[in-house]
Amino acid sequence: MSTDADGRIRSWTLTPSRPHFTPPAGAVDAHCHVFGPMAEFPFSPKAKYLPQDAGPEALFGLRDRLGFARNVIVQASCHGTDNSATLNAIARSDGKARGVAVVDPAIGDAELDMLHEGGIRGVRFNFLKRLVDDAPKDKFLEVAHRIQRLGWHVVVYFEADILDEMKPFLAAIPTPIVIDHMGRPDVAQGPDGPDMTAFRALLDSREDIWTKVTCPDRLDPAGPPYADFVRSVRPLVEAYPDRVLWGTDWPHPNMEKTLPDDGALVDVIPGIAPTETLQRKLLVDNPMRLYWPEEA
Ligand SMILES: O=C(O)/C=C(\CC(=O)C(=O)O)C(=O)O
Repeated sequence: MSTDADGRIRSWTLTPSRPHFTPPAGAVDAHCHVFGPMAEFPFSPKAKYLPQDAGPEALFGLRDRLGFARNVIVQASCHGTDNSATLNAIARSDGKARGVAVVDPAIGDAELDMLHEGGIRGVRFNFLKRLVDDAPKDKFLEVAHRIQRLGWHVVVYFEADILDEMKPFLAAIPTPIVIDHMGRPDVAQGPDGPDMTAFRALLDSREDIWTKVTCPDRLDPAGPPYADFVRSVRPLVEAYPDRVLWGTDWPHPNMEKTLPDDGALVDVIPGIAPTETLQRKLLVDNPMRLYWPEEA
């Protein structure tokens, strides 16, 4: 990572290695973000990190370079509840991007309709204390009820140590749920370790809990080829092939120590989804069902 004169960090590259793995036609990068550009879309005063600009052109350039067709852009915490940067990127995508918003719980129905019009198909509830000041479960539940009429889902981000305390909240959500990065298990424990076992029990508790099998760069400090991540995550993809999504996480918000190589991240895909059928479900069929249901 590098830091510019304003203290804005950059933890991504525009020129990752070319992956060896070729994604199937129509593949969706279902977890990525945009930052700014700040001059047009300032960061939130509550942002916990201040990144350099990583706007739509850069994201779409990466998409093409890696062999993907579409993006799902997730509102990052540095933009707070102002979804303008995400909506701007979707609007510039030629229909090739949709998004997940972060909303103020007091948001009105008219604004939710406007977000839907702009390509938003879900809301994200972030429980990471290092990223957000508070995560009011009662208010989040009200939001979850209010987005039901739009056919949206809820994306939840939490770490493995609070999975147990999250269970009643997750059980009360009336829409499909997507868990970011599998709730951040310790992949060094292996596929039958306590974190993965607890996470599978959560998936077994409801048929409409999906997960993103993402972020080897955050979960496996050994780096490429991310052997612990592959060993722990492949059985999950094989067991829940219709409920898994994949994404780059570009521009890798808030990564302070490493600069992930997106080519190496793409090359993890055949390790966790070893057959063409699994790869098609993970990269095309599943994200299309959730984000472009009218085409799926
Ligand atoms: O991008 C991710 O999924 C992970 C993030 C950043 C994030 O979630 C955010 O800023 O909203 C993290 O762990 O710092």
